[in-house]
Amino acid sequence: MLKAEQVCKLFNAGTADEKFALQHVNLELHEGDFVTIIGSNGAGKSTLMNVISGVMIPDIGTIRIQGMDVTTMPEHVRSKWIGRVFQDPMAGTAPSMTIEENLALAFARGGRRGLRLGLGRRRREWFRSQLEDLGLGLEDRLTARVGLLSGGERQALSLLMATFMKPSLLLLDEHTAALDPARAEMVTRLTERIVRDSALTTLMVTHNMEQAIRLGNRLIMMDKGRIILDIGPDEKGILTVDKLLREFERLRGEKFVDDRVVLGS
Ligand SMILES: Nc1ncnc2c1ncn2[C@@H]1O[C@H](COP(=O)(O)OP(=O)(O)OP(=O)(O)O)[C@@H](O)[C@H]1O
Repeated sequence: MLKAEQVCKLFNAGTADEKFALQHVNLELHEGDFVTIIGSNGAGKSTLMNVISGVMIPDIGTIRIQGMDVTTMPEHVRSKWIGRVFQDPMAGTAPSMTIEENLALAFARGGRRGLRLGLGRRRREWFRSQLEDLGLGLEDRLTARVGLLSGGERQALSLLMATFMKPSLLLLDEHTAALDPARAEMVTRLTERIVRDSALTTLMVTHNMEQAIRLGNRLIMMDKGRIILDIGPDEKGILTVDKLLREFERLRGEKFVDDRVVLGS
């Protein structure tokens, strides 16, 4: 499904600030994989998401999605196959537009008809039923401006917009990190349900170790631009936060340092 081979990304080459954000990263995701990614600050997690989504082009290496080489393909072209939800609830939606206009835009991005055609009666009914599934009452607020929604509601809407056209690949970039614990849990539960129901191939960055262990069928740990640990379903089933921290420290020979890490409850 997704195949990244020998991907390297170097920032500020030849200066005192030179930084290898990705160093020969190889990663293969199969159809329906749900992979969580953890790693200390500056490990390269966001850069990996950026080269996969097309925000950045790697210096070396290739990225393939469903066998197609997308390494240098612009982000807006790739967005047909990739859904992404960011940490910032403001990032995934247009605040001055209504809920239904935002949904129509997401619908159009999936390669279907444009915005003008996107708001007929049947389409509106379909949007309403999709919103109903979120369980937040947003189906009664189709014409409300998105800027008026709470952070949790916006993030739930972003998740819906990123997934309702069934992307080949879903990228979740710490999408619950900016929410309070109750809303983060609500968005996490929605994520689990949507990914499971649509069998979406998913890559999720999180600083919450308990969440990284609980969700998905595979867990990847990054450090200094490399994947240093790749844990499959069997091993993941018996993993604990404690074991994960010990494994990280064994591999790295030093303590896990992450300013924002959440160990879980
Ligand atoms: N646009 C950029 N210009 C220069 N350096 C960058 C840029 N983007 C990332 N870096 C550097 O590359 C390294 C990897 O950054 P990245 O944001 O991918 O890490 P991360 O694992 O997502 O970290 P965090 O968990 O702290 O968000 C860091 O040292 C970062 O400072």
